[in-house]
Amino acid sequence: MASTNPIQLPVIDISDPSNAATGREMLDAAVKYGFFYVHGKGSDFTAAQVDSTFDISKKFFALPKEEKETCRIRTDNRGWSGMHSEILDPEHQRTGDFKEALNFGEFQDGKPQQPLPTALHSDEAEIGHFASLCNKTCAAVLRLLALGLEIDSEYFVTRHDASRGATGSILRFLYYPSISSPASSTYQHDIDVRAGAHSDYGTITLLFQRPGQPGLEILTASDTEGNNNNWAPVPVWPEGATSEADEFPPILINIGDMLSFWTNGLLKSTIHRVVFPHAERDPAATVKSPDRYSVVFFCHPIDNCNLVPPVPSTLVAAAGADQKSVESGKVGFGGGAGLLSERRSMTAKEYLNMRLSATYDDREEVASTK
Ligand SMILES: O=C(O)CCC(=O)C(=O)O
Ligand SMILES: [Fe+2]
Repeated sequence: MASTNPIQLPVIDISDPSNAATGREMLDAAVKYGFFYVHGKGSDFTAAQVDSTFDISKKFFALPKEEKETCRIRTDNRGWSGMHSEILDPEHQRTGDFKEALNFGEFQDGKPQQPLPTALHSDEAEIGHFASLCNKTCAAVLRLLALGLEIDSEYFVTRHDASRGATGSILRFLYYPSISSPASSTYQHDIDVRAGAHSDYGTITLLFQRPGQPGLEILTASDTEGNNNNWAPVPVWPEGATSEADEFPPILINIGDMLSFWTNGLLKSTIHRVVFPHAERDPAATVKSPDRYSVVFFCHPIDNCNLVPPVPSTLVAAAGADQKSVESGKVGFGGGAGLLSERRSMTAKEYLNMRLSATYDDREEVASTK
């Protein structure tokens, strides 16, 4: 499971979402890597907002298990999942992921539409505001990608507009205990991972990370078959992004399966995972290994958005005409991956349900709210 050198991904300034050159730069990164960063400055977030959201997340995961149990994850994909309850790569993993997660569905008028522990009640408006800023940043990214694809700049944004219908978008807090935590005591490097290899299900994903808490790796283009031997670490702070202008690590953005599917595979939904970095695995290491916290926003179109026919771009049509990408048309990787060729129509909601049902083993049944 050799890790290669850290990957150098572009860091893009999205302060002008109508800049065609930025759109082309973003599209190139989405086609080549499926991943890129955006500068914190020029996004909709301040460092204080990001810090405060991580503080709330930390507070939640430190709660006693009984309190977290009050919001255990349900079939609507909202709530808390404990250690090992999600298996992102069921074909290869022995144990579930070494992580805990808390998923928030859409907020309505600043209110969550799901149970939350009392300890978080005073933070609800702030979490809801953070989710709304995530939506705003996603809109800027989706406009730029549309510009890169030379289509109407609002094409994606209208299809993600939550005022037109429910979406499967999720804000997620993640907690990966450090290697020295009792929660990680059964961890074995050659068979276990903090989060199994997977691609994301939605259109785009925003990832907020903390300085000094690395662990994300992506499968590089030379090995897209799922073999665990070409994993490139993705630095929290990429080279050249540590200027004063960047008060918090840039937001890492990746393309999800729905957007890859919708663009005939032109935009790459790249497989990634989370590991304990090599430096933290050495039992003789003197540096104390940190817990890892991340905050993720999975952006989804409205539920009834049909992902067929593909996005009306000549670049996408050209990708569709490329027999190679059509024949190898697997949608995603890991649990619930499906074949493109089997589908004549697929809504965003159908696609999401197909993936989720394969990755959890203990979600509680709940009547759908949508
Ligand atoms: O925590 C991370 O760095 C990545 C998490 C992730 O890939 C996911 O939840 O889909
Ligand atoms: Fe992911």
